[in-house]
Amino acid sequence: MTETRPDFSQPLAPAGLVALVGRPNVGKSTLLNRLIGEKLSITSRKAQTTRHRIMGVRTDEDAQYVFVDTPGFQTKHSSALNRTMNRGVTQALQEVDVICFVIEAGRFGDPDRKVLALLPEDRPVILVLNKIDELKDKAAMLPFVAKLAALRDWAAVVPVSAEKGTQTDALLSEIKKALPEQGFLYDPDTLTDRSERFIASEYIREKLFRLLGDELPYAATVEIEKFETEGELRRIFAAIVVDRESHKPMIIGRNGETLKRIASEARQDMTRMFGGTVYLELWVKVKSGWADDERLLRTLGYE
Ligand SMILES: Nc1nc2c(ncn2[C@@H]2O[C@H](COP(=O)(O)OP(=O)(O)OP(=O)(O)O)[C@@H](O)[C@H]2O)c(=O)[nH]1
Repeated sequence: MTETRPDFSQPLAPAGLVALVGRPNVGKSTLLNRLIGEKLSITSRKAQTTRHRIMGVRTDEDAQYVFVDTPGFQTKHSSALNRTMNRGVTQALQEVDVICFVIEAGRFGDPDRKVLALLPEDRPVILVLNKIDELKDKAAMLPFVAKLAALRDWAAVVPVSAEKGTQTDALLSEIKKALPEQGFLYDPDTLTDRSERFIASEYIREKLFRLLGDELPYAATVEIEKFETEGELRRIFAAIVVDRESHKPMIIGRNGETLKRIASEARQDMTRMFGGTVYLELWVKVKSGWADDERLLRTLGYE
């Protein structure tokens, strides 16, 4: 009879959960992608594109980082979808070992202050000043950092550029110092606990944010209706779900061009991530009021 035993051969090493928190649009998703080196979390120019907690795992020889990308902190609108997102922030913070509080270098306003107020006192928090590549006056950073230093007892303060990859190694080393010494939490080959199905829907949703106007992406979501794997081939059947009949032609575009572009770009991302060949069939369907129906949210995987 064979028995499965836990593997104790892995020596103790810094390992644990790391949350990236901050107001929308500070660059949390870009930073996560940079830190794990894979395109897992979606990024876009518009605020509030992360509706889910996404976990990415980085395993180095001497440490394991399990990243949690929390939804943007939303105060403006109060539909059921946004309530779900705010709950996500609070929940994520209660489960982590280290928190990276991300702000834009040189900018600290009310939305940042509100997120800071959510951070638990008893956890190491690293202050990450992102987008330093955009800073014109570097000397002005000194008084800015001095002011922030007084706000709480930070585990470290690290300026970075998530986009350019500047100083992200320094950030990793500060996170490592703050992580508890324990065995690895995940198999070193693990990149994410999210299914390929979920990743596929996130890639499509990202294209909506990149290729459509300002309002439309917020009124749309993505449902994967079928996901078949056959050797190296994946057949994915997905629907873009919109609120109103009038949104449909906007997503399809003239001669179907917009929809074709969304599908083609999403398929390229999937091929890069999954390997093999990806066949993607994408269409648009109408489900009115989807964002305000909590029950429907659950069936779409938001809770
Ligand atoms: N110049 C510059 N831009 C950046 C940097 N990091 C992120 N950005 C840009 O900032 C915008 C927002 O980035 P995201 O990573 O989507 O931000 P987020 O905080 O995850 O946003 P939400 O999902 O809304 O919470 C995008 O246009 C990024 O390209 C950086 O280091 N420098």
